[in-house]
Amino acid sequence: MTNESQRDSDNGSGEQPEPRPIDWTDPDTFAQALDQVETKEKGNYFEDFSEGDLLEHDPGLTLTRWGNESWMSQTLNHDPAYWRVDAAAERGFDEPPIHPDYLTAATLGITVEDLSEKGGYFLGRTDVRFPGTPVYAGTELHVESEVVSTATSSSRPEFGIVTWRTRGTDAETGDVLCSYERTNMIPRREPVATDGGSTTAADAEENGGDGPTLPETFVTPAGGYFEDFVDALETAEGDDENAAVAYRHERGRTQDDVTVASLPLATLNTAKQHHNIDVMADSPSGDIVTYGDVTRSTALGHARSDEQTWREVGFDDEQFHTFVAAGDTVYAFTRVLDAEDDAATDAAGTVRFEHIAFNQDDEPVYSGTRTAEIQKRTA
Ligand SMILES: C/C(=C\C(=O)SCCNC(=O)CCNC(=O)[C@H](O)C(C)(C)COP(=O)(O)OP(=O)(O)OC[C@H]1O[C@@H](n2cnc3c(N)ncnc32)[C@H](O)[C@@H]1OP(=O)(O)O)C(=O)O
Repeated sequence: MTNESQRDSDNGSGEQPEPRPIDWTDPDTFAQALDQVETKEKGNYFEDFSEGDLLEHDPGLTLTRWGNESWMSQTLNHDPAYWRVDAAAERGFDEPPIHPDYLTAATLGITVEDLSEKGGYFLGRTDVRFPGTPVYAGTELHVESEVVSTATSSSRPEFGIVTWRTRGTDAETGDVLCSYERTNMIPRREPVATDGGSTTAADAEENGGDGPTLPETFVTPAGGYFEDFVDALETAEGDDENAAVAYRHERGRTQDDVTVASLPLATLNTAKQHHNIDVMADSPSGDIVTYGDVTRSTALGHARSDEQTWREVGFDDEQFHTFVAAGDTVYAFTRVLDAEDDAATDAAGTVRFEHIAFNQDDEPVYSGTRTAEIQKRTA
């Protein structure tokens, strides 16, 4: 007769039982496995960048009408030359071209995996130029970046600051289509000792003490043509230099899943800041944030809706001051800096603007200068 314990251990056959298979999906077992395995990491830490390094960014991206239209519609950019064949022809284009904003965002998006996927924040960009425009749908972008400088952040020991020069070229012809210099805060593998970035009394004095006073008068251009900007600047200058040409735009765009996560992913921007809420909960922003280029394009879209843009020439001194997250609304403010009748076409003049994007609490989130050719009323 077989007893109970014998039956349990060998099933009465005398052989050892098969070991119980591991249930990898048991929560405790799986948590233990996650703890013990190595993570195949993506992206680079601050220590991985050295001045002069050249990085060629895979996989490249073919600029499509869909990508352009998604970007431009969601950021409220409705310049008819980028939407309608007849309006494009009037501007001298063969067909509605790829907009410089989408070209810039796509050129940057492709670089993220190599440059900033580790979780750095986009701080600023300058010298954004488009030597090869117009660019048409179907063009394949090839993008490469060179490390211009690396620096310690005195205020944030867990980050360093890296600046790259990036060039997006036509993969077929090698023509440079978009180039710029960009600076990000990039996580360090190992934090370093810093001075904490404390502000001294001398710094405060240098920053203006009580702060500068605003002009007494703000002049708003009567319309959106080149002559309207010239007239407004003349009116402000006639006012004993105590006036500025500055105004706000009415439209706002509340950030949602499309602007925060979908638009950056459509440019192959893999920054976790835009699509991984889990990781971002433990970061300076505490949440996923809008891609800087979405914030900027949205503010520029608001500004362009109040002007007759002919052509974008370039952007400088762009800075991202604070985070924009889902639920925040992006508004825009414009200051007109100068206007010159020196555009590449008689149909337009050149205007230099400062644009400030701000949120529902009136906090600046982006600022930058923009040079654009603006259509003449008399053309
Ligand atoms: C693309 C892409 C990612 C994105 O699009 S992320 C979304 C866009 N960017 C943001 O939302 C960042 C907005 N900025 C902030 O919220 C704050 O600047 C931030 C990152 C929290 C840091 O704030 P802090 O108050 O701690 O410090 P500062 O703003 O003074 O800056 C930290 C250090 O960086 C230096 N710095 C700032 N701007 C520039 C610049 N344009 N060029 C060079 N250096 C800059 C600043 O001087 C500070 O240096 P310290 O030595 O004093 O630490 C993607 O993945 O690429």
